[in-house]
Amino acid sequence: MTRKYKQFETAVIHEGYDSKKHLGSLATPLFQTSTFTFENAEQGERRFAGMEDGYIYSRLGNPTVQVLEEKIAALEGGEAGLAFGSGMAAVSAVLFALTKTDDHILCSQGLYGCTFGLLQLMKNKYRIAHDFCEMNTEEQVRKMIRPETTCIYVETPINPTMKMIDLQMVVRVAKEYNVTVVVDNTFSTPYLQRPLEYGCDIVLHSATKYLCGHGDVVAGLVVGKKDFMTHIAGTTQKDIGGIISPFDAWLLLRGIKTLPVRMDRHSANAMAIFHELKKHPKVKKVYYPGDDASPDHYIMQKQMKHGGGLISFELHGTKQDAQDFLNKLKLIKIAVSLGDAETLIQHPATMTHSAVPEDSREQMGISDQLVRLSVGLEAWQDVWQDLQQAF
Ligand code: MET
Repeated sequence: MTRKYKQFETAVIHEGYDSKKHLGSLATPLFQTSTFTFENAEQGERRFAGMEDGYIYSRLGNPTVQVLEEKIAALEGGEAGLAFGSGMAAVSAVLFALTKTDDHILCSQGLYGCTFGLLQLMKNKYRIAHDFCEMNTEEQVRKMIRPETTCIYVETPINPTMKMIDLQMVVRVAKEYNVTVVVDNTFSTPYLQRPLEYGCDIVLHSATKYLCGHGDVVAGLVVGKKDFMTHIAGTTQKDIGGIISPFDAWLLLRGIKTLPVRMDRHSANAMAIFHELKKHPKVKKVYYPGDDASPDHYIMQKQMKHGGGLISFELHGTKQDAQDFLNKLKLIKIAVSLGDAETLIQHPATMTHSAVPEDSREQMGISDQLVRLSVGLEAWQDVWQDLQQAF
């Protein structure tokens, strides 16, 4: 779907919705309904047979949800979008649609803990294999692609290590082997990074995070080619059924309108805090895509608008020292999730990535002293003051 509104700031507000079709309602109407009535039995038959357009049942389509799906497709620059009840419902719908028994998935070295868990489930229950790859060079990727590899699945920046993957490089290799590239774009959102523009095939989100922005929705979104999205809609989405509720879609539409303004502020706040953290003697190492001394910085520069609102950092000492540090915070809330107005902090080794066995966590670079900070929209000086007193 080509964007009707070229400027992103205008697109987040206007794409996917025409008030003239809805009695002039400025806000998208909320169709909070489970089902849609047919005028007669024959109309029901025609709709089920796909011979007549129109709604049937909200698991198969809902007008509020459809506005959201069209908006995210336009924002990511893809042909079609689909909404789900959680980020993991989106990830699982995509991965199950792309693979069958004896296939292989090549993953970035580092993934969200529940995505890691899903891959274990796929391996143990359905014999769908996977490997992790640093993906620093074409050679590394090429070496790990097998004849059974159907897809490459990456996060960039990676949760929670903030390592960047060069999407153009991955796409070059994937095209040689006819492998589908799937990108989890949750940390960046389409405002900062649009993977489809680099030739990736599918982009997905935990919309719970920056897209929502207000910590009151759990949802997932997927964008890709129309044929593939129709395939997912008619298979893993319809029959596994992890759909979004119309009300949550409505809240997301509300949140997305302010995405660019929020992301700019998150990023400016994070940059200010990053500079302070870098200087602090209690901090061993800071991971932030906006760090111009990081080896990944050139990827961030070519791929992202700016560094975003997430920073991970390692403290000196032990796991208990990291936990004690979290316990001393007053303004900053200890919580998983990210992208909210409130600054949140969490301990990946015992929280978001606790399902990942210790050796795999080590390979991913998640130590017991690592904490992940989602910098909110407060005055950054207040956030820094809280961190400082906890140090
Ligand atoms: C249940 S833990 C996770 C939530 C979210 N995916 C995060 O990384 O914070």
